[in-house]
Amino acid sequence: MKSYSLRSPAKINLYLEIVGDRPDGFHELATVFQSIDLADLVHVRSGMQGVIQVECAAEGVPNDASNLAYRAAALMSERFPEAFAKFGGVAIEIEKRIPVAAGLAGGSGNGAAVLVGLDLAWGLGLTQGELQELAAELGSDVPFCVGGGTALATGRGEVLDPLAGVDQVWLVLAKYRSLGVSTPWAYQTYRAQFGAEYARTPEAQAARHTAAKSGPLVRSLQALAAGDRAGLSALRPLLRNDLERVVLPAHPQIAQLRDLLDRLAPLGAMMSGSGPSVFALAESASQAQEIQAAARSALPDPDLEFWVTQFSAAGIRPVNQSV
Ligand SMILES: C[C@](O)(CO)[C@H](O)COP(=O)(O)OP(=O)(O)OC[C@H]1O[C@@H](n2ccc(N)nc2=O)[C@H](O)[C@@H]1O
Ligand SMILES: Nc1ncnc2c1ncn2[C@@H]1O[C@H](COP(=O)(O)OP(=O)(O)OP(=O)(O)O)[C@@H](O)[C@H]1O
Repeated sequence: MKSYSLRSPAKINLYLEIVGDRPDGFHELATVFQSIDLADLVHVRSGMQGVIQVECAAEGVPNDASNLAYRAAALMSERFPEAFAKFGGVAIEIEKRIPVAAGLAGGSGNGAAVLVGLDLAWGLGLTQGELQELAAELGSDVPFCVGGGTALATGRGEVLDPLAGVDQVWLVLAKYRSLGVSTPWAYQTYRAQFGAEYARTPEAQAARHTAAKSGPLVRSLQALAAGDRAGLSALRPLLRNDLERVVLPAHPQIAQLRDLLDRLAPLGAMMSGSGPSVFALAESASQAQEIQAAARSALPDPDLEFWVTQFSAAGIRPVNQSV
């Protein structure tokens, strides 16, 4: 019976431009993903009498076939039925540290962890590209979660251009515990309100992709990755998240939190993904702690949670194995 424990890190979006519509009903994006050092632990064990089981004690996480970790195991069992039969089923246990439904790709990361865990447990030797193709069948954020680090993504978010890993950047994450934002709602509302701005032709969409790929944010991140700390202070005006245009007016609490963090953080603040998490960038751990303390005293609400963490170059990583 083989068992793997994998770290499944959260992501933030430093940039999220909605470029246009897609024939599949999704949106064409240009986005910059960044892994952070806040991670779930996913235990994947084969040898469970031909069934898939998932267990997670965290509130709001389903323990049935709708869990992304379960869906990942089901996908692997369909694609590799001989391995599934040989090793006899999959048991998954998730230790949740990433806040749920937060815009941090927690579930997506868990799905990616199960793909990587079963590849190892079943000795399949899949390439990163093959794992990312399977990941794309589970969700738009899942392919990035496989490799993590820093990447520019286009398509639905599944076409990845990895960038050099950036580290030594800290952040404060903040989220109202009881607030959730539906990702389909955010995209549908955006289409209804701002669809007239979409790039209509493939050429116009490609031009926006190229502009993002060679734009100032990617250049600043590359400078930072090469050790030029001046790139850090350049980031503030370059952060972008188009989904803020619909989520912030609908949720004044998130708008207030985002504005407060943006005032407190010299490097700026932004909502991640479809929210409701907001992040503020910081030059050092101590600056991040100061921002967190100031935000806590300005908004003393027990429903508001904070984390101080940093950028990470790591994707899904096994931390333990037993045979
Ligand atoms: C907001 C982000 O987290 C930013 O990284 C992602 O774009 C969403 O990624 P995700 O949660 O993995 O999304 P999926 O599970 O693939 O899709 C959820 C829903 O979001 C919408 N969606 C998602 C991605 C995309 N490029 N266009 C979309 O319109 C679709 O309505 C879809 O039904
Ligand atoms: N393994 C999982 N962990 C957390 N949520 C899960 C998981 N599997 C399915 N879900 C469902 O997915 C919903 C979104 O949770 P998740 O934590 O992945 O949100 P998110 O960070 O906004 O994701 P993304 O950024 O990929 O859209 C939850 O409300 C939950 O019902």
